[in-house]
Amino acid sequence: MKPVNNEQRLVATQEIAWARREDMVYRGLVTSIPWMALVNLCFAVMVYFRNILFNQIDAQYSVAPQLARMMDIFMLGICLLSLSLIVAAWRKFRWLSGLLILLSLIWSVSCFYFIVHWRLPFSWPLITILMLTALSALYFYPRGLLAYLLPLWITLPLASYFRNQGFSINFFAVWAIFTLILVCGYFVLRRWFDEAWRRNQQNKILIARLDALAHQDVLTGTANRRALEILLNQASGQNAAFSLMMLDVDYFKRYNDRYGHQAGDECLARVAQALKNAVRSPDDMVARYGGEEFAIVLFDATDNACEDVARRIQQALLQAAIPHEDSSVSKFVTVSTGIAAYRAGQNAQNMLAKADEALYRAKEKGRNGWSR
Ligand SMILES: Nc1nc2c(ncn2[C@@H]2O[C@H](COP(=O)(O)OP(=O)(O)OP(=O)(O)O)[C@@H](O)[C@H]2O)c(=O)[nH]1
Repeated sequence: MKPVNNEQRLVATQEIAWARREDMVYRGLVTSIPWMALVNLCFAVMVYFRNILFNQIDAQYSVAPQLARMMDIFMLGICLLSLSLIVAAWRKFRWLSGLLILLSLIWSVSCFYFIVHWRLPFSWPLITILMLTALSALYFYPRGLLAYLLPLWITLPLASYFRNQGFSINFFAVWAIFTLILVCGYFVLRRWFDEAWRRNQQNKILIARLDALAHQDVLTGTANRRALEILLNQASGQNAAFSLMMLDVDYFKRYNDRYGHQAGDECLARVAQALKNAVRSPDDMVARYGGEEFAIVLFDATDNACEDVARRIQQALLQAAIPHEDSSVSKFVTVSTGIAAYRAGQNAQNMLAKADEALYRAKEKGRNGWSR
C-alpha cells in the first residue's frame, strides 16, 4: 500500500499549483472561452436583428431574400457553436479546435458576403475585433488560436481581392500591419503565460519543501507525530493491513544525565538512523512520536515480520554501539518495542494505545526486547 498521507498531500498541492501545463491551459480556457463565446454570440445576435438595429439594412443594401435567409441561418449556427464552445471548455476542450474552425469558417463566409456583396463598411472592424478577441482568449492555446484565426485571416485578402477586382497594394500593407500586430501580441501575451507557468513550478517546489518540513522531525529527519497520525487515520480508515511498533529508548533520562543533552540529541539521531535502516519497504514509515519515543508503521506485515524488524533494530543498535554506561540492561543504547497489529474497526487512537500497552509489557519483561 502506498503511504496514503502522501497522496492526500499531493492532492492538496495540486489544488494550489497545477501539476501539468495542460491543467493550467484548461483552467485558462474555462475562464476565457465563455467571454469569447459571448462576443461571438453578441455579434451574431446583432447581425440576426440587423433590420431592427440598423433601420431595415437589408432593404437599404438591396440584399436578395435568399442571401438574407442564409445569413440568418449562419447567425443561428454561430449562436449554437458559441454555446457549444462553453460546453467544450468544460469537457476538457475535446473537439474545441474543431468548433473553433467551424465558427471561424461561418464568420469568414459571412464576412466575405458582407464585404463583397453587401459592401458593408463595418465588416472590416467586425473581422478584426473577432480576431483580437480570439487572440486574448486563446493566446495560451496555439492550436485553437490558429484554428480560429486562419480562416478569417485568409478571408481578409480574399475579400479585398474580389471587392476591388484585383490586388490592392494599400490593402496588403494594412493586412501586413494587422498581421504584425497579431503576431507580436501573441508573443507578448504568451510570455506572460510562460512566466506564470514558471512561477507555478517554483510554487510547487516550495510547497513540497514546506510540506516535507511540516511533516518531518527536525532532529532525526524521520516523519513527525503529525505525519504519523495522518497515516494511521488514513490506513485504519481504509481497513489496510498494517502494524504499529512503538519504541522507547531504554533509560534515556540516565543517558542525558550522564552524557549531556547535546549528546542525547545526537544519540536520538543515531537511533533514528538505525530504525530507518531496519525497515525495508519505502512505504513503511519511521516517525518520532515524541521525546525518546519512536513509532514504525509497517504495511502488509505479519506478526512474525514485525518481530523480525524488532530483531533487526536490536542488532542494528548493537552494531551502532552507542555507549550507555548507566543503562541497567546493556553497555550500549537499546530500545524496548511494543507491537500492535491492526484489527478491523480500530482507529488510530486504539492502535496507539494498543502499541503503548505492548511497549509497557516489553519494559516490564526487562527492556531491550519486544512484546505484542
Ligand atoms: N536529549 C534529548 N532528550 C530528550 C528529548 N526529548 C526527551 N528527552 C529526554 O528523555 C528522557 C525521557 O525520560 P523517561 O520518560 O523517564 O524515560 P527513560 O529514562 O528512557 O526511562 P524508560 O523509558 O523507563 O527506560 C527525559 O529526560 C527527557 O528530557 C530530546 O529531544 N533530546
